[in-house]
Amino acid sequence: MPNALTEAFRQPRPPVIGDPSKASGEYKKKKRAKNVSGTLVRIWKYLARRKLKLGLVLFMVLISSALSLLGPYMIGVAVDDYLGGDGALWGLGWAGFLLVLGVVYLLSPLTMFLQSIWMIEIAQETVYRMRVDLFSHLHKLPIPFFGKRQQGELMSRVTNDMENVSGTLNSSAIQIFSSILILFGTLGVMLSLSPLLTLLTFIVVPLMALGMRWITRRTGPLFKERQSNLGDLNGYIEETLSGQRIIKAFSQEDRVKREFAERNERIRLSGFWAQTISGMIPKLMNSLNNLSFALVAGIGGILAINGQVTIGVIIVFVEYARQFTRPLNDLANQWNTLLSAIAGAERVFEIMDEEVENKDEGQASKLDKIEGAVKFEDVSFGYDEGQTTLSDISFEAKPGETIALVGPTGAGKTTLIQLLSRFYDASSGRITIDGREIGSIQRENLRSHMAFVLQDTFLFEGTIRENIRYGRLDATDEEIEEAAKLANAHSFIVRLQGGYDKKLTNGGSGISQGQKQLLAIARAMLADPAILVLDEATSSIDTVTEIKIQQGLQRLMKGRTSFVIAHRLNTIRQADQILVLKDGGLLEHGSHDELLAQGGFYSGLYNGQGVQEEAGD
Ligand SMILES: Nc1ncnc2c1ncn2[C@@H]1O[C@H](COP(=O)(O)OP(=O)(O)OP(=O)(O)O)[C@@H](O)[C@H]1O
Repeated sequence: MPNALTEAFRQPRPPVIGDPSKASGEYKKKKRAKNVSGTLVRIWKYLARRKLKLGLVLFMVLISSALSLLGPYMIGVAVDDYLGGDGALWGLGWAGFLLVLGVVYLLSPLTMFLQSIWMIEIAQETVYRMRVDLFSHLHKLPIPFFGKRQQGELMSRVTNDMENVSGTLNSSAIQIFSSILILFGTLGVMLSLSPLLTLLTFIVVPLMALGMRWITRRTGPLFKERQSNLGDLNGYIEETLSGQRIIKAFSQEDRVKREFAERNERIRLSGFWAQTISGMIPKLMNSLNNLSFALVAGIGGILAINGQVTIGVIIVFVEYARQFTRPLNDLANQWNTLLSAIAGAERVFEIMDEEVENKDEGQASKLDKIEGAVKFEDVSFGYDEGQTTLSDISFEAKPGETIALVGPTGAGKTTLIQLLSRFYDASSGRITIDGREIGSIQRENLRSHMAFVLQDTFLFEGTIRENIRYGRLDATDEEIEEAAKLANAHSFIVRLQGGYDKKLTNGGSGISQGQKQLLAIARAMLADPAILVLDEATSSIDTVTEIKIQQGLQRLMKGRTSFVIAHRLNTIRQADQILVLKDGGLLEHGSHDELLAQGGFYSGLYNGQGVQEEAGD
C-alpha cells in the first residue's frame, strides 16, 4: 500500500554534483548563477538610489543588533551580582537596572519593525524600477530577438524572476546584514568573557560551514533550474492559450496535456529537490546548535565548579551560543533565498543586456515629412548567415504609386517589407526613401511615416475608439470618427452595442475578420502616413464587406506610396508596378499590361491558372 513515505522514496535520486557519471541527464545541464558579484553590483546600483533611507535601515540594524547583544549580557551581570557580586548593577540599583533591561527588550522589536518597513519600501521601489527598466528595454529590442524567444518565458522574467528579487530584498537583505553584525558582536563579547568557552562554542562552526557548503552547492543550481523551468512552462501555457483554436481544430488536446505534464513534472522535480535539500539546513543547524549548547553547559559547569568562570558568564554564553548559531542558521537559510534571487536577477539583467534596436542611432536623423519615393538598389538579405532570402532586388517607386508584390509563398514578399520598415537590415545594397538611405533615418521616425494594414489585424484590449486612436495618439474623437467613415468602418461600429465605446477583449474576439480589417484601415487612415503597407487578406470575406474594404483601401491608398502584398486580381491590375518575386529574386517587373506582353511567369499565371489563385498562394 503506497503511503507518503514510500512515495517519497520513489523520487529519483538527487543530482550528484561533482560526479557526472551519477548525474541524470536532466540535471547535467543546470548552471549556477554565472556572475554573482556582477549581479549584486547591479542590484546595488538600484538600491543606491535610496541611500538615505538605506542608511537609516542600516542604523536601525546596528541598534537592534547591539540591543540583542546587550540583553543576555545584562542578565549575566544581574545573576552574578545577585549571587554575591557587589550588587552595584552598574551603579543603577535593582530598579534602575530592571528599567534599563526593560527598555532594551522593548526597543529591540521596535527597531526591527522600523528597519523592516523601511526596507520593504526600498525593496518595492527597487523592484518597481527594475521592472520598468526591463519592460521598456524589452520594447526596444529588435524583432529578430522575439523570433528566438517564447513570449511566456519572457513574461516569466518580468513577473516570477522579479518577484524572487523582491522577496529577497524585502527580508533577506536585512537579515543577512544583521546576522553578520550579531555574529561578530557576539564573538567579540564572548572572547572578552572567556576564550575557552568561546572556543567550545566555535567547535561546531567548521561542521556548519561544511554542511552549508554541501547543501548550497546542490541547491543553487536547482533553484536556477526551477526558475528556468517555470519560465519554460509559462511560455508553453501562453502558446497553448493563444493557439487554442488550432489545438481544438486538430484535436491536439491530449498531446498538449502530455507536453504540459512533462514540463510541469520538470518543475516539480527541480522544486522538490531544491526544497528538500535546502530544508535540511535548519535541521542540521539545530542539531549542531544543540551540540554547542551541551558543550557550553557541560564544560562551563565544570569550569564554574572549579571557580574559573562565574555562573553569570555561563548564562551569557548559553544565551550567546544560541544567539550565535541563530545568525549562522539565518545566513544559511537566507543564502539559499539569496542564490535564487540572484539567479532571477541575472535572468532579468540578461534581457537588459540584449542590444537594443536603435543602439546605432546616435547619428541618425529624423524627417518631419516625406514624399514617399522609395528605391531599392541591388538589395540582398538573409535571415541567417549563409542563407539568401532576397537577392539583388532593384526597383524604384515614385511618390503616390501603388506597388503590387506578387509571387508564390516563401518568395520573399513579406521580407521585402520587413527591410523597408527596418525590422531587419539588408545585408548588401541600398534602400532609400526620398533619396536618403533608410539606415540614416531613426527607426521610430521612419516607421512613423508608414502604416500597416496586415491580414491579421492585432487589436488591443480597450474600446474601438482607443484601438483606432492607436494610429495617432493625439487624434480627437471627431478625427477618429472621420477616419472610420473614410475607412467604411463607421456604419458597423455604430451598430455595435456601445458603438465606439464597445470594449474589445482578447485581440478583438467579438468582431469579425472583415470588421477587424476595416478598423485597421481606419487606424492607418488616422495615422496619415506617406507610405502604406497592405497585406491583402486571403481569407474569404463576404462580398458586401469585401466591397467596403476595397473602397476603404482605395481612399486610404490615394496619394500614398503603397506596397501591397496582393492576392486580388483587381488590386494587381490597378497597380502602377508589379514586382513578381520568386525564390527571393525579382523575376519580372512592370505594369500589368507590360508583364502580359512579356509572356513570362506572370502572364503564365494570369492566363493559365489565374492570378487570383496563384499570385499570393
Ligand atoms: N524570421 C525568419 N527567420 C528565418 N527565415 C525566415 C523568417 N521569416 C521568413 N523566413 C524565410 O524567408 C523566406 C521568405 O519568406 P517571406 O515571409 O518573405 O515569404 P512571402 O513571399 O511573404 O510568403 P507568403 O506569401 O507565404 O507570406 C521563406 O523561405 C521563409 O521560410
